[in-house]
Amino acid sequence: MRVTTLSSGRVPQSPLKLMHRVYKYVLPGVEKELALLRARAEAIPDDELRNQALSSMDSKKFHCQGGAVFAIVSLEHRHILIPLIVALQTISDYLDNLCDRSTSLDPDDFRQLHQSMLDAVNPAASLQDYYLHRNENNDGGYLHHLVLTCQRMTASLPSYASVKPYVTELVVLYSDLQVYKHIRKDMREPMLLDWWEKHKSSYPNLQWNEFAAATGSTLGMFMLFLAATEDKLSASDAAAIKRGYFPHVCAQHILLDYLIDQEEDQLGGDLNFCNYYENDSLLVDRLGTIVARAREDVKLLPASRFHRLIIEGLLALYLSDPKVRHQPPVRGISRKLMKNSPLTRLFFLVNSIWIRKKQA
Ligand SMILES: CC(C)=CCC/C(C)=C/CC/C(C)=C/CC/C(C)=C/CC/C(C)=C/CC/C(C)=C/CC/C(C)=C/COP(=O)(O)OP(=O)(O)O
Repeated sequence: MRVTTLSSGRVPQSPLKLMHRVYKYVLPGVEKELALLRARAEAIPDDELRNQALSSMDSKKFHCQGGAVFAIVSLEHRHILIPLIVALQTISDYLDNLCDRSTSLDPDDFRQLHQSMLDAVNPAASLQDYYLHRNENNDGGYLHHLVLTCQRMTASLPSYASVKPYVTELVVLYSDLQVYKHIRKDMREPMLLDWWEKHKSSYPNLQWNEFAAATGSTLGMFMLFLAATEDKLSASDAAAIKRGYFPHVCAQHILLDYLIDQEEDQLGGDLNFCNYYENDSLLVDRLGTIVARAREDVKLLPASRFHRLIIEGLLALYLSDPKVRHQPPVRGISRKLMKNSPLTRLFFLVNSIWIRKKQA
């Protein structure tokens, strides 16, 4: 693969250098973008849409902070990457809230809302009425603004044409998941299983719940945005980068997300992809296997050490979440997963705790 931006010489490969750039560029950059978006969210005329936009921003800020870590690799493009990652992640978190709190359970509504994400990654797409199938629709142009921001930013990435088909593929999978996960409760699992039937031949190492989890991650999209900062990225390089992240890095990411949400989901009667193992020991084994496969996959990418840092960072970020401490079974699983942690992971763990404390 001839990729210069991502070549080992330029990519921060040490955890210290990575964290230095996170503190110096990523956290302030994300703060600035979110402050601008918050001002727009506060001006949303419809009460329900405004509340959901603000609450997703408040409770899921770490999604943008973590996602924007990819911008440290190409600092000269951070003025594109940070607004792009923050805007796309904000769309996904806002829509997740709208689907979660929706009373309609209408697949057409969820599909149309997520059309905004598809349009966001297609600079040539025309804006649509994404609220077509719901009563609340007056967001004062908030969702259109987010879509237009993504379109403007993707259009200025030098090799966006090469990565676009793969970004689109991941967004389609993400949207499918969000539709099937939010429809009528008794239909969720059958629809997800039906969907898996169409994809399982491509992922022989995964179980259906692990594939579904992988599709819920935005990391593959963000990594492809980073790759598109390269001057002449080929379509085959873009395909290899997608394969480096999807399915295993993405599955690791979202299984960790579900792991720490187990109690919450149990109380809400929500589907949780970590609940499809006979016991906790099998869950730990599968997570361990998926992390090991993720490590193997990223070895094939340029500057693989950076991607190893992302894998360690994910474990540190999620397993240091305060939710872990308050759930004894999850605490036990986390201890097992953290056994023999390398220093890098512990370093990220301390930093994650520190960042959360500073923000509390
Ligand atoms: C503390 C902090 C913010 C630290 C970040 C900075 C840091 C320490 C960096 C160094 C370590 C490092 C390299 C970490 C990796 C960071 C990283 C890449 C994080 C990823 C963040 C990210 C993009 C999160 C998005 C997650 C996502 C897409 C979640 C949605 C998944 C999904 C479909 C959920 C299902 O929703 P539902 O069941 O409805 O549940 P909820 O509504 O409760 O979510």
